[in-house]
Amino acid sequence: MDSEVGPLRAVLLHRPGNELKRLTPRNNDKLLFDSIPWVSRAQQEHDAFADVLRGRGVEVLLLADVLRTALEDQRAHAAGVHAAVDDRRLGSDLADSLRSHLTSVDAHTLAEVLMAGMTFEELPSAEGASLVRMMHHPRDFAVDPLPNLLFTRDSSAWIGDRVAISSLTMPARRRETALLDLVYAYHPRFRHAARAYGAHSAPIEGGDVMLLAPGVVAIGVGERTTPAGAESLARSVFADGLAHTVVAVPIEQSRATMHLDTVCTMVDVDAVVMYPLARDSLTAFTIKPTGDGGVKVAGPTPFLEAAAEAMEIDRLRVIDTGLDPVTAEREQWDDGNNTLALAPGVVVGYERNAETNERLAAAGIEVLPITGSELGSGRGGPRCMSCPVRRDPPPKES
Ligand SMILES: NC(=O)NCCC[C@H](N)C(=O)O
Repeated sequence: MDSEVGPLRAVLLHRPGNELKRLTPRNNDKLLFDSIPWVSRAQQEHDAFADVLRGRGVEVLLLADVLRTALEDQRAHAAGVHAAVDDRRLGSDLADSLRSHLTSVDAHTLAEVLMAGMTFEELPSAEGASLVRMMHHPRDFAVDPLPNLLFTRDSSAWIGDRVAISSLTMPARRRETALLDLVYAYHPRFRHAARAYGAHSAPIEGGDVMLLAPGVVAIGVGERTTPAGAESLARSVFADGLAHTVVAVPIEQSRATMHLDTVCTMVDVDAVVMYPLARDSLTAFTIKPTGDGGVKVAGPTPFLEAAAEAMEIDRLRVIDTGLDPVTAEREQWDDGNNTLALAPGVVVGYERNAETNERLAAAGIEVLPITGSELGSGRGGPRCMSCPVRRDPPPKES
């Protein structure tokens, strides 16, 4: 896969599940949600999103399904138990007893614990008294839930024929990578997939990784992906022959702009939808391999110029959401700029961003609208909620 817009053939989504039911007004900030979603409505909205994709011929893989299948393998099951049990939180006695309990459960139950977590009151009854158990509130988490699994974009990303497992920044999301690691290592469909980024640990998140064109990768650097993450990913994609140019794009370190794809996504082979404030302010460092294992860095220059040059096109068209500043800010917050391309010029967007969608339509982009009143409570749109695993190359211009 070497573009953002080639016809989408297969995508990994996560239908929100019981992990969202763990959110309360006391923990939602820490768990990176802005409000408490109505879970059954979020599921309906997500089902409708998946149906829009299926209706356009996209194969939809659901994370819970592929995780359960992976966990049928005994080695994956053991690794899943290891990923669930945190000795530092539980102390050795309780950790041992939870490990032996989880070792005995089936793949379905283990997958549920890995996704939705477990409270102290849900732990299997243990022999004797554990100080840890006695001193914790019954509804404290013995295993943290992962409500942000919904945003499959961030935890892994395909670059060319390889998959990169991210190194997530926020503590609330870090364990997600263990689940993706199991899926890619043990699911029959994926276990032969080569890895990109290897065992690097500098933070990168998929929402910051954008395949601008074959051989050209943009990496946002801000609240999530760090400069060291961008540098490591650049070296890694050069070493694997996946790219000839990486553009590293500084973005404001704030929740509203947590990833590059919150301000800019590709809607055609040569066009992006972009938050107006980002249009004139985004810059980029251009990184290229030196040929002897090193990299050379140039810039910063304006992002649009750096991108067009790397993509070898005259200019990157911008569909500037060009609205009045207040509407632009509201629609950016509500993921108006976070579209998922199904093909060149065809994108999925939240219907609530009426003005952004009108501007896209006026520019000739077909927008397939989905509702996201509940899905959006975690601050993520169609691109954040999808990890493309197969795209065809974009059709050549005739
Ligand atoms: N690519 C994206 O922008 N993903 C959205 C992630 C939202 C999630 N609640 C987070 O804060 O990480």
